[in-house]
Amino acid sequence: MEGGDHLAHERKKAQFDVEAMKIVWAGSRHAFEVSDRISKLVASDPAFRKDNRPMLSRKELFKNTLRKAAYAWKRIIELRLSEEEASKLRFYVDEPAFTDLHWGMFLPAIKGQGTEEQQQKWLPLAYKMQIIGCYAQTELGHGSNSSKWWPGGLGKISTHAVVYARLITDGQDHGVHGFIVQLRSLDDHSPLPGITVGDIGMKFGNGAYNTMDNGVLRFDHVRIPRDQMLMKVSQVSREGKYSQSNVPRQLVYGTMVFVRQTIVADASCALSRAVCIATRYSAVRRQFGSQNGGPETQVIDYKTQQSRLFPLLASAYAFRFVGEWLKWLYTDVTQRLQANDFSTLPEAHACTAGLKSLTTAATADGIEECRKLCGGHGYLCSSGLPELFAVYVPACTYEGDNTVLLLQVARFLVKTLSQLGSGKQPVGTTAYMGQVEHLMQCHCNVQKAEDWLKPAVILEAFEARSARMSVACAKNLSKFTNPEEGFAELSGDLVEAAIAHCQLIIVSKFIEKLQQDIPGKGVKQQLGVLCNIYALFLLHKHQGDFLSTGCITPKQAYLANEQLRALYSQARPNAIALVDAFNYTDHYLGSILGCYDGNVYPKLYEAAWKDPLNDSVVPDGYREYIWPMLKQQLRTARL
Ligand SMILES: CC/C=C\C/C=C\C/C=C\C/C=C/C(=O)SCCNC(=O)CCNC(=O)[C@H](O)C(C)(C)COP(=O)(O)OP(=O)(O)OC[C@H]1O[C@@H](n2cnc3c(N)ncnc32)[C@H](O)[C@@H]1OP(=O)(O)O
Ligand SMILES: Cc1cc2nc3c(=O)[nH]c(=O)nc-3n(C[C@H](O)[C@H](O)[C@H](O)COP(=O)(O)OP(=O)(O)OC[C@H]3O[C@@H](n4cnc5c(N)ncnc54)[C@H](O)[C@@H]3O)c2cc1C
Repeated sequence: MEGGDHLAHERKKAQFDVEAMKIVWAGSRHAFEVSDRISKLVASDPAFRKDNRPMLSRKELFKNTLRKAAYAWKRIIELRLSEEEASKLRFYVDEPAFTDLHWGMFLPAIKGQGTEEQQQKWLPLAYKMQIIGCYAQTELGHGSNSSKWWPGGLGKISTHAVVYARLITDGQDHGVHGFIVQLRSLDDHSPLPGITVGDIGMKFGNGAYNTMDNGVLRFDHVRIPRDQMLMKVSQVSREGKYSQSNVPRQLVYGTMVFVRQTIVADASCALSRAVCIATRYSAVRRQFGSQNGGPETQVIDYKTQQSRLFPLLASAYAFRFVGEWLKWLYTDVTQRLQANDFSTLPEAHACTAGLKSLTTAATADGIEECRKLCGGHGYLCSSGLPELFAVYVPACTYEGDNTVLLLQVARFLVKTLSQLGSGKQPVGTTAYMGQVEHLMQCHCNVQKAEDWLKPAVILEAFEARSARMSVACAKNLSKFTNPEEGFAELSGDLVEAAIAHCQLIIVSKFIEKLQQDIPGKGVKQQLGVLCNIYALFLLHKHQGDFLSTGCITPKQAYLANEQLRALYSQARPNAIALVDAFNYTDHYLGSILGCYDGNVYPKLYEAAWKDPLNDSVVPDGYREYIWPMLKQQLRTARL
């Protein structure tokens, strides 16, 4: 079959209103319209071509990124795009660049930690891109105080940085503070006196994150004007006297709470993109299994393919909704901070850290699984999956290594439990800990597979598992005379307890989403199927936890798996429509395997001939290396 829509028969099977689902996925009709318009604008502009990235050398690649960033900025100005539209445009350009750190961390750091006066001075310059900034926290060796190492945008482009460094006044160390530092001349871009700055070198994958100039920075007797210390949290007077505002010191790390929240939303984008590719290709690809001379089986009909693919599809939706909720939580905590209410900051920190960890780990693994789900073709760059993986996988490390972040969540959980004794009632995502006595001894009353479809049953099982794992950690910790020693010794168990807590958050936010009014024929029902797949898949994967804590019986674990298989069958006819609801253009997907019309094989065949190796029939190097070898073999054969 040439041309046409090769997935049309799949699209006809959908049992829900895809257009309505697009609105749910985008978050609102307005968000959908902006995304739709801007993604098409980018896709139709040849200046944003990206299929040649894996073939370019680092220098060509980097220059190309600078060209795109400058062109994007020109279009933003010409079209008078709003901040929301401009950020969507950068998103759909789909190429990591210094601008990510400028808009995503430099500006938020000044907004969050600068005084009103500092904001008035620096923000207009940054908004007009008259200065370009990055965020310099990480060092080459921990606490080495020697070289900053890794900041994106630092290596070659940033003119300024927010640098995190120890503040010492009168010989007293006040800990880490943020400073705005000019790095390069605004006239000729040369580093200012005392500053050594450069790129740290090639990173994983061709193309991929190598469009970013992650950098190294050293200072030698560099003077930072006093008013360039970010002074919302603490101040140094003209006389050198240090003082602190009446706000928690942790606000110095506020930018990380903001960025981690955006990383959770981004996880749903990256995972949904990989899932869209793997789902469409799984419907196109046929292998064996034909009966009575009929067409061969679409690989998406194999139960093994479904049990690997559909939990990822469900996870993409789950991360979308938890990301939406996290955005709300962040807005809420920001408003409270402005009113000097700091009570929800520890929870916001724990939620953003934990969910960043969980969603990025699952997304990185999920992209790789999608590559395998596409068989051999998934390994071709033209599948879009190798580059997506290479770009995405550092999310497990940046903004805090995922294990380190889970340990922070564990500390928060242990603290929450320890405060129960003093009568402090936990709220928000830890409210369930208030029922710890019930959760320690409750029994799951699932008797048949369908009982696992009841939200209350699922929630109680996840709450009981999380509470029991945290309580077990707390009990074991209390056996140590030195709490820090205990924390280090039990860190493996603590990480698992933190994972259980974060999975509970994601499951409960999906269930809460379903309690909202969701318009559109069949939309809520499909989301219900996905929610149950997500929860029961986790339950199946972590059944060791649920069984060992006595939350469920082996029979109930068996029934959960039975229900899961039934849910896969329900999801199957809707699979293509569920990925169409992401509304991704072929440009954004960047994948022959995932193209909307499913016309995969002719496109793969055509693309192969565009590879530079196929520019000539006989390759460069043949005369030099192959021909003499062949001749040598001939002579040996004659002998
Ligand atoms: C729109 C966005 C677009 C683009 C950007 C997105 C992606 C671009 C790609 C990459 C950018 C990458 C940037 C970076 O990686 S920046 C560097 C980030 N580094 C880290 O995340 C390091 C991880 N470590 C930590 O976070 C540590 O907590 C920290 C180094 C901040 C402090 O360590 P320390 O040992 O001094 O203290 P802790 O014991 O950890 O904490 C003490 C206390 O403070 C609480 N805490 C910690 N962090 C926060 C926070 N962010 N907010 C609020 N509270 C925080 C912690 O819970 C402890 O509380 P308590 O137990 O009550 O004392
Ligand atoms: C692509 C990319 C972009 C980045 N961009 C920026 C940026 O713009 N600005 C910036 O400042 N930084 C940036 N970073 C740096 C990033 O924030 C750090 O790499 C990250 O915080 C992890 O720190 P680390 O590299 O020192 O890892 P380490 O801390 O050295 O981790 C190594 C191993 O040790 C384990 N470990 C470390 N501490 C503990 C502990 N306490 N308990 C148990 N295990 C532990 C970790 O789990 C990990 O397995 C970027 C990094 C990458 C990869």
